Amino acid sequence: MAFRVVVLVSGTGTLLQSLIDNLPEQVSIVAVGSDQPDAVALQRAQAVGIPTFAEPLPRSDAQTTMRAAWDTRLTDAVARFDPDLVVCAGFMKLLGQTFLDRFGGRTINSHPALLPSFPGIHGPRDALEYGVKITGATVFMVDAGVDTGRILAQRAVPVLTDDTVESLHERIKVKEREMLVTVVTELAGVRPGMEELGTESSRKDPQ
Ligand SMILES: Nc1nc2c(c(=O)[nH]1)N[C@@H](CN(C=O)c1ccc(C(=O)N[C@@H](CCC(=O)O)C(=O)O)cc1)CN2
Ligand SMILES: NCC(=O)N[C@@H]1O[C@H](COP(=O)([O-])[O-])[C@@H](O)[C@H]1O
Repeated sequence: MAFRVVVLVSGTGTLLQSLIDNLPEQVSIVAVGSDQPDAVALQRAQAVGIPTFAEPLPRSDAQTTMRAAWDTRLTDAVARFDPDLVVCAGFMKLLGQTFLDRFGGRTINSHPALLPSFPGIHGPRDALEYGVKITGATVFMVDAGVDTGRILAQRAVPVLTDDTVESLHERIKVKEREMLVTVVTELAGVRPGMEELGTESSRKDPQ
């Protein structure tokens, strides 16, 4: 039976595309959800026939008790697809207690910095502004804190002297695309064969 994955996204979805292109056949992306109904990432899923859903969080609700209602709606939307694992791949909303009560311990996130340094929504910018010479990417198990969960994997990325936030973030994302596929494959309990391990020439690198 396939290992069922729901992916949560907010933006362009190049991490999602890497999962679509590179996960082994034993792993099935059963749905892609977003807080942004117009996210390009949802179109990537629809293009290959993966069901999608959107649960927008109105800005006026974000800091109110209505936030808990959104968290419940998101939890219910994900639960409909009965996932073994939830993957946050560029999902830019904090998950609340209802979601974590249901999916805690099986929700992972990819973050564009070497945690515990530079948590939050501006990892590459904050690393560049601080002046670190090495940054990177982290996949971790999501908990109730902001980017505080148990670290599952990390990749280092050097900061170049002429880097901009965009150039640095793009090099980090190359590492994230590979790392996320590796971690999901491992969590699914799939032992990579030669084909699934991929090579520089066989692995697709979506942009
Ligand atoms: N409970 C958790 N939820 C999520 C985590 C986490 O560690 N714990 N990680 C993320 C993604 N993430 C960074 O990796 C992250 C996402 C969003 C925010 C944040 O402050 N969001 C604000 C809205 C910001 C905005 O839209 O401009 C919010 O949710 O109100 C911080 C970190 C996935 N979720
Ligand atoms: N705090 C969460 C965060 O910063 N997430 C980051 O958003 C990007 C999504 O790229 P994509 O839309 O091209 O997949 C990725 O770098 C991901 O780590």
